[in-house]
Amino acid sequence: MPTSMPDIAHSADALQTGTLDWVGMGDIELPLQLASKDLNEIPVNAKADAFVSLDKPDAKGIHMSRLFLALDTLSCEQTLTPITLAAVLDQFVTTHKDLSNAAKVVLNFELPLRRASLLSGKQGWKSYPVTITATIKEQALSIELAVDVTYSSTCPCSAALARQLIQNAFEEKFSGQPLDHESVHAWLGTTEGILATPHSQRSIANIKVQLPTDVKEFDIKGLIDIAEQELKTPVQAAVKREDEQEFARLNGQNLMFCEDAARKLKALLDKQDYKDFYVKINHYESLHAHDAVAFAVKGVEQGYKA
Ligand SMILES: Nc1nc2c(ncn2[C@@H]2O[C@H](COP(=O)(O)OP(=O)(O)OP(=O)(O)O)[C@@H](O)[C@H]2O)c(=O)[nH]1
Repeated sequence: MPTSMPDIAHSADALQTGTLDWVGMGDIELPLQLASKDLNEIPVNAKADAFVSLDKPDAKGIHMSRLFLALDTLSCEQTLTPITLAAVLDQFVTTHKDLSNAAKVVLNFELPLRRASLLSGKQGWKSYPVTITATIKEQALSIELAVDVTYSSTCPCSAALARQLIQNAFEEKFSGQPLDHESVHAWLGTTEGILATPHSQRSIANIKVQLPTDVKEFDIKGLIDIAEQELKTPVQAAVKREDEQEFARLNGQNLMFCEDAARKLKALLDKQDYKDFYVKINHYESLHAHDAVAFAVKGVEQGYKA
């Protein structure tokens, strides 16, 4: 390297002195090899944000390249685990001695999972948006895992109103006549019989959890699986007609308002060993042009706020 290259970060004066909460880079392209429980090691195309605090008021700036190169080592030489992620943060801080005592990295990627169909035994890919945020502050490490789970929600109010219309139509069609099994059965199979259907909507649960302090392994699939099992109507990958019929049955047997979905996930996450959790439920209504939304948190002091 030429000896005479100016090094502004060392030599120039800050235009204005003062400390900063976070300084770094956003949206760094970062292919990673992810290790997570019950999955083979999997390549993911992450976008990373990397930061350190700037605690020295008169320092011109931080050393962006040191953050970038630490992430590059994670990408090329290591597998992403809570341990390697903590080591990256450690490196951010140790390469910014006298400047920073806190570091943060945010990794955004899509996790493709093989998903089984409901009945037909087929399989397909389904991708889940994942964000891992790791922070070290005063030597304390925290790791947040965030996933979005997409599912179908059928409105219980709409279902009750539709049932009433079906009852009324039945009254109109068959009142005063002796009931004939065959004609009732045939009538039930027509759109005149089931003349109303409740509205359903594609819905998304945004789930964030704070992993236990001593976590050694990610379990992203585990979190997605328990949330989907609790909601019961996750969006499907491979679908044959028998799967579609089963999906219709599951929707009919798991009618839910956004409050129901939020309460279910709150009760579920309360039973896990996460330090904290945050849930935002979004029902993208087909009845309205606006959404039905509910929030829940664990209720930890200094933790997530709804
Ligand atoms: N701090 C800072 N650096 C920036 C910014 N925008 C671009 N850079 C550039 O990021 C590059 C890398 O910075 P450094 O890590 O200090 O690079 P370096 O001096 O070669 O590396 P070291 O010898 O490790 O300090 C420099 O060329 C900066 O000009 C910014 O807004 N802030």
